[in-house]
Amino acid sequence: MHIENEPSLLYPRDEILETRYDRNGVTDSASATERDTEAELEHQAYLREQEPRKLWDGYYKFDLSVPPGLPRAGWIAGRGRWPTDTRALAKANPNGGVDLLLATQPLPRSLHPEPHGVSLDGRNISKSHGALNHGKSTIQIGPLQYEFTYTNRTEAEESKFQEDKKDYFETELHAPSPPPALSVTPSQNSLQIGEWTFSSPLGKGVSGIVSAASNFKGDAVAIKSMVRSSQRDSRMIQQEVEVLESLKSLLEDADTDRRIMRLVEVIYQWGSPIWDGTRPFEYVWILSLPLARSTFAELVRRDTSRDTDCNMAFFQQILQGVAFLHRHRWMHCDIKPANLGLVSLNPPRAVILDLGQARSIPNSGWFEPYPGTCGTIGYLAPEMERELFNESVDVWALGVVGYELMTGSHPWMMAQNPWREDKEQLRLRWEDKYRTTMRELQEADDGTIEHLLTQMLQHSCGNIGNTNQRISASEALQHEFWQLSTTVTQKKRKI
Ligand SMILES: Nc1ncnc2c1ncn2[C@@H]1O[C@H](COP(=O)(O)OP(=O)(O)OP(=O)(O)O)[C@@H](O)[C@H]1O
Repeated sequence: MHIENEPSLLYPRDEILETRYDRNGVTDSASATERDTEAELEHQAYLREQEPRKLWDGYYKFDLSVPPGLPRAGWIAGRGRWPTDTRALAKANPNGGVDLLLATQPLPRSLHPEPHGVSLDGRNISKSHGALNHGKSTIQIGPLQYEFTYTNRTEAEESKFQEDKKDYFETELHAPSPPPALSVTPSQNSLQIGEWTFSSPLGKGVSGIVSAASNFKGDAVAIKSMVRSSQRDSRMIQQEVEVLESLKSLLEDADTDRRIMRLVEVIYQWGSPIWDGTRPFEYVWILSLPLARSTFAELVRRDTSRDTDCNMAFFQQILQGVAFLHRHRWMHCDIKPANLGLVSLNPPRAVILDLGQARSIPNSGWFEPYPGTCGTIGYLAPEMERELFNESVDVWALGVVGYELMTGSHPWMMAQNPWREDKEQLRLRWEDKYRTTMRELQEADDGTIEHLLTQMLQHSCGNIGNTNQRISASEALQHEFWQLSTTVTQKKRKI
């Protein structure tokens, strides 16, 4: 390959080949005296197409070391109908030649001038776009065929590539680089399920591994891979699927702000939702939207240069999601940083993930304690395993997350659950930590986040605090803090 001065045009390595198409079977019957009919014009165009022409043979390399001349447009292979200045790009001449344009974003329809038809792996994408999400893809443009292949990179090459990509996004596209796990680039031996190609795993929980996956249109989803190898696994998976299905229509109709993940599809490895036990194990894949770029766990881990306004915007959105669930008589039951996703940083968009443990609230409004069946140590409200409890356990858990967002550390993390019968010593230590934390928070004025958190972290166990005083999610959204913080943000913006 050699590269000339214009970096957007990558010329092939090999010599230009002169090729003559086979003209057999084409009859040159048009008479010079006849008027040009539409059919004849078409025929002449066809004959022109059959003229000897120069074909490029060789390969093109798309690489960050050779960035495109017009970064917003993307990489170009071919003679290039695309001029190098943006205004002219809009008026691109559709007959200037055949190119392959690897755009960084879908092109507007008016910029799809290819008259011959374009297909990707046999699918017509002339009027749309396609994602190169297989290790190898075939791109057909009229009579030309390209084979697109991803290079396998070593670990060192991969980390260099990720660094270069970050620089490229920041300097050329003025946007944050998408995290590697969200890239549609397939990993080596990527798994393909239906139309979805898996990329790298995003997170792991007790019940499954969640990966990003994309289809040929470039749509991205989260896929949770779960294995069932017993009736018990099968029941647990089925329970999660039923909850997600019940919430799906509710969310589609009502959750206009999209604060909660939603089910897209469930794929059973052998097609049946019923486990018949004839195979040693089977996969079940749960597809959901949106795909989060990271979670609150990362937000909490960030150093002290935390962007408080942004963190509070995320926190408020999650509170809205929780209030939505409670209004529709659902309780999440496992609120914690790893289950709260960040979809976008600017504008901030957060989403509640993992509804696997969500429960619908009974008419009585109360749940019986059933130790060890839901929630995560560190986020369990004290009453949860000892007394009748209600959906306000979500508010407690979110209060703990709010404290972590604010300070970067957990107020009372313990390896074991201090609320079990035999954990008296642990419980005393917990109560100590709780009192210290609350005293610290109560020093702040009304209308501050600290004040809001003290109201979210009320409880009645051990005669300290009072669950009845715990604020509900919708009351928390009305807290003075939000009014004041909006004013502060607006003032900041004006400056
Ligand atoms: N839509 C998504 N986008 C990005 N990451 C996700 C998404 N859904 C889940 N994850 C990540 O995958 C992790 C595991 O997913 P999930 O919580 O659904 O599994 P789980 O087995 O139920 O976990 P747990 O152990 O918390 O019960 C999450 O904690 C989160 O970090």
